[in-house]
Amino acid sequence: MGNLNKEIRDGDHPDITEERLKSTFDTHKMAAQIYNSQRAADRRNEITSAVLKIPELQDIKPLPFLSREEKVEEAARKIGILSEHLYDLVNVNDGAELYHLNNVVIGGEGNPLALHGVMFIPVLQAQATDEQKKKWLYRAMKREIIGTYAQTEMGHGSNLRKLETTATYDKATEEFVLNSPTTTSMKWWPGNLGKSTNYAVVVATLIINEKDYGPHSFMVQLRDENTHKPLPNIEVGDIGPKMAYNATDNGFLKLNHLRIPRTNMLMKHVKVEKDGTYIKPPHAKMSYSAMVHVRAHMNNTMAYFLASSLTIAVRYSSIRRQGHINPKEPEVKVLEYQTQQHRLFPHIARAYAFSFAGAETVRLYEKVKKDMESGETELMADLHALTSGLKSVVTYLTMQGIEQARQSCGGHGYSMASYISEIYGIAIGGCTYEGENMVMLLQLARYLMKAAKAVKEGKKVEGLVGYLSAPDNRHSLIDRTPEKSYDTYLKTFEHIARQQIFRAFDKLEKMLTSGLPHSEAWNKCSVELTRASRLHTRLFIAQAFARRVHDVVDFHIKEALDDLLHLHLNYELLDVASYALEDGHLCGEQMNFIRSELYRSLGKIRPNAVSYVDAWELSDMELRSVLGRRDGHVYENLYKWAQNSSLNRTDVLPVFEKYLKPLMMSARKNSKL
Ligand SMILES: CC(C)(COP(=O)(O)OP(=O)(O)OC[C@H]1O[C@@H](n2cnc3c(N)ncnc32)[C@H](O)[C@@H]1OP(=O)(O)O)[C@@H](O)C(=O)NCCC(=O)NCCSC(=O)CCCC(=O)O
Ligand SMILES: Cc1cc2nc3c(=O)[nH]c(=O)nc-3n(C[C@H](O)[C@H](O)[C@H](O)COP(=O)(O)OP(=O)(O)OC[C@H]3O[C@@H](n4cnc5c(N)ncnc54)[C@H](O)[C@@H]3O)c2cc1C
Repeated sequence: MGNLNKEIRDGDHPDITEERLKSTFDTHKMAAQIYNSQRAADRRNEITSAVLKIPELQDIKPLPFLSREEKVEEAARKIGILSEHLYDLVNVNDGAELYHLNNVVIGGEGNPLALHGVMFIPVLQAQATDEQKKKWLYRAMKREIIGTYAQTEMGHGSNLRKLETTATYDKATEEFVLNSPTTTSMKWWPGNLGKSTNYAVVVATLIINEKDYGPHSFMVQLRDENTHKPLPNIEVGDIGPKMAYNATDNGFLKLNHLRIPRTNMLMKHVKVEKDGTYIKPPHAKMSYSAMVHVRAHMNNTMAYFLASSLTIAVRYSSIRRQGHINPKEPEVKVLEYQTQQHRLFPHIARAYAFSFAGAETVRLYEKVKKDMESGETELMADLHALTSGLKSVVTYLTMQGIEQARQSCGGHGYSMASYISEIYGIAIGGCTYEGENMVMLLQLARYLMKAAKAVKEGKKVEGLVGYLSAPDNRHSLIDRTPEKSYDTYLKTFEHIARQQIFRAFDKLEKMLTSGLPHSEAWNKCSVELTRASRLHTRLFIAQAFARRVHDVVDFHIKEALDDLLHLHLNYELLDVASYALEDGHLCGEQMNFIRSELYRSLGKIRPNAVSYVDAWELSDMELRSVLGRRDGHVYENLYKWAQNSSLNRTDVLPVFEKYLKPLMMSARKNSKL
């Protein structure tokens, strides 16, 4: 039998090998849990190995040393080479394989086809008629054309109903006239709109006979297919550098009375007839499908970003020695400090939890997508509520986890050699894009308030909110039942979410009864409402984690996941415990129990810490981090990495003669006077 941790190699830093030898589970079998099948986990490694054999696909130098222009060019160069090898490397119909290939070869900073795959193709798949698919989708899939999703404007992103771009139907010519009437109506932010794409699905307010029908999707050709020059009546460009994600050309677009054929409106579910008759879709929000597509997949991308940062931080913490626990013994690995464990391990548990919650969400999404094809829309509201809450909670907690990972690496965490700051910058975009987090929490709150109302009216609610009408214990049974049971924890989470949902509901009702208009009352309750949404979502995440552990068959994997789940439940409960203390559901004694279980959990996780992150099987090529190197040889490589700095090309920089020398000379002259 070989080593359980599959990352062990000769020549690795002994401190990291020591960690890996302690593993109680097979890291590749754990990868099968993370990536949802053994086959998917195998394929990731096969793809990585194949990529490593193609020299042109390697980074020309560490990405932090490239300028923005070089980053854009480098990503495009790799896309070109990848296209030649694509069919040998991956199954192009498998989104997970494509995602992995992108992460290994190009990384998270973006590429000219980022939005093409993430939104342009999905929106055509969901909203184009068969005829339109023939015209654009198949060409897009073959990459004959490159597209994006242009919805957000300079003045409006969250409130879609106030988009200023208009698509006015002209019955005489059977065309739509697309227009950006003001500066604020310019499309602003769409990924790859600036320089890479030649087509876009543009979301504009549909006007027929002066009547406003709200946001609809239109196919617009932006650039000549051969020269790539913008077509007449179109102004398009890059919006400039961002916090991170700078290999992507997020762009602006101004349309000046641009005429497009009637048949360029995406009409699978909604129609405008030649004579201007409007035929409604089966569900008013069907055209929002591309956003729901991304939101449904965000749990997994966030889990990936979080796991990447933790892989870097935990590996580094196992070779970084500083200070003593026992003064008579050598300096310890910083991973021995309880504070370091407390800083990192709960986030490892979250990364796993997000991945498991993500798998359930994608399953529901696939079902709804299939239903929608046949006009069935019943589950759309559930999916919208679930994905709205998850995208908000998961992006926010990921942000916290990545920042803790950075701080846990001390000074070197602040260097781009750790690469954590880039991962952070890319990940936190998710708090904003696909619906600003507060806005999306309030969307979920609408759904929760409806459910609460139904319960108050004596109706039984089911599914994701079923717990609202389930019996509740006045006091939590944590520490009060003989057997160790997650059920008592989950029931406590249920209680907390239920109480907060009804608290927000009662507050809202009271204001409404006092005569306040609904929108004002809603605004005055909105902090309470977002709290309710967060607690509901965190309950779902904990439940999804428990469901997965329950389903695992392999004993050692189950045991290792069980340890993580135990940590998760205790840590998360402490984080939200004030809600349960408020109404006496938990008492001080139980809080002590939860805290001591948490500390016990940290000790239990400790020997497997490196293996838990290794199980994500993130190669050095995709991590792009000196601190996170698989072999643990950080210090000599930090020194090598710094040699890339262009400041080191000469011993004396021109600024010395220009500014520093005169400054020092004049200071010396003055001191002689
Ligand atoms: C906030 C909302 C959802 C509000 O929708 P609205 O139509 O303006 O408001 P309303 O008429 O009051 O409707 C609310 C009602 O519509 C329902 N609803 C909303 N969306 C959906 C859905 N997808 N499925 C099913 N139902 C949906 C809501 O549940 C509400 O229902 P209710 O009235 O409570 O029964 C919308 O404006 C919105 O989605 N805003 C966020 C904009 C956004 O996400 N933009 C993303 C741009 S693309 C991007 O960022 C790409 C980045 C990707 C990358 O770089 O990787
Ligand atoms: C990296 C990145 C990539 C992007 N890619 C694309 C893309 O490809 N295509 C595209 O079309 N767009 C894209 N966007 C735009 C993005 O979708 C929007 O920025 C996002 O939806 C937020 O909208 P906003 O900018 O209007 O924020 P605002 O709504 O102006 O938010 C500002 C503040 O107002 C608050 N607020 C707004 N409305 C409400 C409300 N009703 N209740 C309570 N609070 C509220 C928010 O919570 C926030 O605190 C991208 C953005 C980023 C950062």
